[in-house]
This record gives sequence, C-alpha cells and structure tokens, in this order.
Amino acid sequence: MEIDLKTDSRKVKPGDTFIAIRNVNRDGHDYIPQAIKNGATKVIVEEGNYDVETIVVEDTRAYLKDYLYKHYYPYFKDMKLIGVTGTNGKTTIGYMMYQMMTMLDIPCAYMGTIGFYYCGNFIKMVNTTPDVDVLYEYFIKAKDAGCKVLVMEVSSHALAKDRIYGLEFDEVAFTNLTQDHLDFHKTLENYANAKQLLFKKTRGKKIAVINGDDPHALHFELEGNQNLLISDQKGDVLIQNIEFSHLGTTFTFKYQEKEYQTHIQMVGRYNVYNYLTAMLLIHELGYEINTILALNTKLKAPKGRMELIVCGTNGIFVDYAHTPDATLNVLESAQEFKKGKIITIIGCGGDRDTTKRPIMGEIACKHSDHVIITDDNPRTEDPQKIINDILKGVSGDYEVINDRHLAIAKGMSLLKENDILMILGKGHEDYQIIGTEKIHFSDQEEVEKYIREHTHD
Ligand SMILES: CC(=O)N[C@H]1[C@@H](OP(=O)(O)OP(=O)(O)OC[C@H]2O[C@@H](n3ccc(=O)[nH]c3=O)[C@H](O)[C@@H]2O)O[C@H](CO)[C@@H](O)[C@@H]1O[C@H](C)C(=O)N[C@@H](C)C(=O)N[C@H](CCC(=O)O)C(=O)O
Ligand SMILES: Nc1ncnc2c1ncn2[C@@H]1O[C@H](COP(=O)(O)OP(=O)(O)OP(=O)(O)O)[C@@H](O)[C@H]1O
Ligand SMILES: N[C@H](CCC[C@H](N)C(=O)O)C(=O)O
Ligand SMILES: [Mg+2]
Repeated sequence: MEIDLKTDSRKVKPGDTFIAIRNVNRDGHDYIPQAIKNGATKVIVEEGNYDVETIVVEDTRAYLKDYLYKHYYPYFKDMKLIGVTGTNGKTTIGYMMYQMMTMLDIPCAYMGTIGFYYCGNFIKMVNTTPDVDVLYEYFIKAKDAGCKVLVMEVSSHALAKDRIYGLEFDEVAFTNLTQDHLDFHKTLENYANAKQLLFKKTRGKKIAVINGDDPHALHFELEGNQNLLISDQKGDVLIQNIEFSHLGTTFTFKYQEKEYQTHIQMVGRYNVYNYLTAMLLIHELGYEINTILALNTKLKAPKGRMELIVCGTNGIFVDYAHTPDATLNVLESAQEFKKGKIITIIGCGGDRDTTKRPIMGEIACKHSDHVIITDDNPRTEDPQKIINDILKGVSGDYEVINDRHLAIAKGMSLLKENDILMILGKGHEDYQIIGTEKIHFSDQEEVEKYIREHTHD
C-alpha cells in the first residue's frame, strides 16, 4: 500500500498530490515548483497560487496528520506496538528485542537510531523517530511484510513535535532521564514532560517496564498496577549479583519468587537494566522467561555500543556515549575490568545542547588516565568553539587534537600493555558532519586501518 499524499518533492511522480510542510530549517512551500516539475497535479498549501489545482488550508501539518490517521492507521492498527523512551538505552533495548523476537519466529520490526528493520529488511533512517509522514509510510511497509509486533524508540523531539500522531502503544518502557537536548527543551522539566507523553498514549492491557532506580521513575508509572519496576534495591525484578568482564556480564535476578542466573555478551551495569527491560517486554507478549534467557548466547549489542576491537593485550571500545550520564557509565564500566590505563577520546556535537560539553569534559578527565578532545559532528558551529566549551570542564592529563582521524591514531599510539582505549560519541555513525556536509568517517575503520598499518609479521 502506498500513501497518496507526497511531502517530499523529490519523490513526486506524475499525477501525485504534494503537501507543503514547514519544518525547522526548511519549508516545503519552497519546493512546490520542483513538485510541479516532477508532475504534481494538485498541491495542498498554507498560502500561494499555483498553476495546478491548489487547496489552501490553515495548517498543512495538522491536515497531513489527520489525513494519515484517518486513511492509514486502520490498516496497521492491529500490529502490537511497543515504545521505548529515556535519555539512554533505547537503541540497545529496541535492537535486542528485534533480535530476540526474530529468534522466537515472531514477524517483527524495530524502528530507531540505527535504522528500520522489518521482517529481515532494512532501511537507513535520518532520525531516531521519523516525522509522521515517514513513520506512517514505514508502518505500512511493516504491515505489508506481515509484521505482528513493532518496537520503536520514541525520542523526546518526536513526542514534543507529535511525530507519533495517532499511535497507541500496548507496551511502553522508560530507561532513565538525564541531561541532553537542553538546546531544544530548555529545561530538564520540559524534557521530562515530553518523555512522559508516551505513557499517556497506551491502549489495552497496557504494560510499562520502568527502571525503578532512576530518580524520575515515579513520574513514568501508569495508573493502576501494570507497572514492572526493575531495581537492585526494591522492585518487581530484583537484580542481585553482577559480575563484570570485558567480554560480558553475568548476573542473577529475582522475579515472581523465582531466581534466575544468566550471562549477556554486553558490558556495563546499565546493560543489565537494558537487557531486563527487553526481556520483560517480550515476556509480557506471552513467552516464558527461560525461553528468552536461552537466546542470550546469540544476542549482540547494536553496532557501536561498547563495541570491542581487540589488538594484542589492548581493548579498544567504540561507544555512542554522547551525554554526561552515558560517558560516566561507560567509563565506570571500563574501570570495573581494566588492567592497565584508560585513554579516552571524546568530542561533542555541534548545533546541540552546549551545556553538556564542560560536564562531559569533566567526567572524561575524572575517570580516565588520559583524555584526547576532538571533533564529533561540528555541524554549522565553529569546531574550536565546541572544544573550548568542553575545555571549561577539564583538568589533569588531557590534550586537544581537532582532527578525529589524528586523535584516534594518537590514542592508538599511546597504548601500552593492557591499556584500554575508549572512543566515544559516534558509535555506529559512519560520517562526520562538517557544516552541512556529511563526510564518510568511521571510528571502527580508523582503528582497523591503524592496526593494519602498524602490525608487521
Ligand atoms: C534541525 C531539525 O530538527 N531538522 C529536522 C527537520 O528538517 P528540516 O527543517 O530541514 O525540514 P525537512 O523536513 O527536511 O524539509 C521540510 C519539508 O520540505 C520537504 N522537502 C525538503 C527538501 C526537498 O528537496 N524537497 C522537499 O519537498 C520535506 O520533505 C519536508 O516536508 O525536519 C525533518 C523531518 O522531520 C527532520 O528529519 C530533521 O531532523 C534533523 C535531521 C535532525 O538532526 N533532528 C534532530 C534534532 C532530531 O530530531 N533528533 C531526535 C532525537 C535524537 C536522539 O536523541 O536519538 C530524533 O528523533 O531524531
Ligand atoms: N541504560 C543506560 N543507562 C545509561 N547509559 C546507557 C544506557 N544504555 C546505553 N547507555 C550509554 O548510552 C549510549 C547510547 O545508548 P543507546 O544508543 O542504546 O541509547 P539511545 O537512548 O538510543 O540514544 P539516542 O537518544 O541517541 O538514540 C551507549 O553507547 C552507552 O554509552
Ligand atoms: N541522536 C543524537 C546523537 C548525537 C551523537 C553525536 N555524535 C552528535 O553528533 O552529537 C543527536 O542527534 O543529538
Ligand atoms: Mg537511539
């Protein structure tokens, strides 16, 4: 099934109707001539007169949302819908669930930062949660492919901008709330309020899985008794013992008077919470806990989440930590199993929350033996200005190497026996955004290239 309203002039074919949407930087009205050139025979706009049939409405975005909901929601409404929100952990949980459900033979889809996976197909995505037009288009694809369950990351931007218009969730989850995106939300309170909106969009039996140890947990509970809290203190799922290594984590937990022990091939205390969230959401779909635990030997973290590259006695971890809390978490995890020194490479994105920069610099220095500060998607900001913001928080042993390629080479060259290199911020990203240009760049490839060039047999 195909949506018969086009929002993107580049996708318009002869006979199509184009609707002009105003977004943050760009305005669809500017692309009406291109849409008409590509064959649009009708345009829906907020203003202006054109050579084709023109319908003027007050708010094209409202018109679009209503149109999509009325015409397409009924088509995919019966797919079970699971939404995960929180500052960190959404991708890890969503992608773990996609793997688990696939192993359980459930036709399913995952939509989030690392793309749209549906019944074995894959589409790259621009946003973590796409705008309503793309979202409905992809939900239709999932339904066409036979998906029965769809798990999606729901970003705070999406909630604030109503990108998920009309959706109702059977299960929701909350991971944690810490600082990020203050450029957009202005205050942590607004940010929390945006995230809470997800919990107001539930239907049916309504299950909520919540990280009970997050200070904001209470605000995310559903009314009634459908909440499952995960905690190492007091919760429905009680985490008891955790053992760390650089290859994985072994832990025990108690649920409904039964005790379970398991091992996951993911490092870090926070991944125990991520895992249990994914496991419970699937358990609530009607699968036995032991059946789900049996899948763990094949379960992997998403690309760029504490992704380990081994080089002799050195462990090089590529991780997507781009918030203060994530930076702290991954460095504390490395402290748990380190045998030598920790060298950290870190930067901060441009056109994003500026107040997190000095905090990330401070945390990196506090929990590493040496820090290299470098570029991470400067976008339209002056890269040196971003680095200067980070420098406001640093102390101790650090250096600045602006070019990320050189920063990684320097980090690699500093490694002595048993040292760990933490390369933070980009994770799965295979680009560097400089100005408005996207240039190919991959932390993993840079490391592998360095190893190739410096290993002689
Ligand atoms: C700065 C910002 O928020 N930009 C968002 C904005 O883009 P934009 O203002 O350039 O507008 P656009 O949608 O590309 O263009 C406007 C209209 O013109 C049309 N158009 C455009 C070009 C053309 O040639 N022809 C044409 O018809 C488009 O189809 C659209 O209808 O609207 C787009 C559609 O919704 C978003 O994809 C885009 O997100 C950018 C890529 C972005 O980086 N956003 C970040 C801030 C974001 O949303 N992040 C969150 C959370 C991330 C996380 O923590 O995981 C996310 O969910 O991704
Ligand atoms: N539960 C967690 N608590 C704190 N930090 C976490 C947690 N899970 C992952 N992290 C850290 O946050 C980083 C991002 O994780 P992940 O991609 O799963 O989060 P996300 O919520 O999808 O992020 P984004 O909002 O950018 O899409 C990881 O690379 C890791 O450093
Ligand atoms: N989805 C997040 C990712 C940030 C990753 C980091 N590499 C950066 O560019 O800041 C954002 O758009 O804010
Ligand atoms: Mg994500």
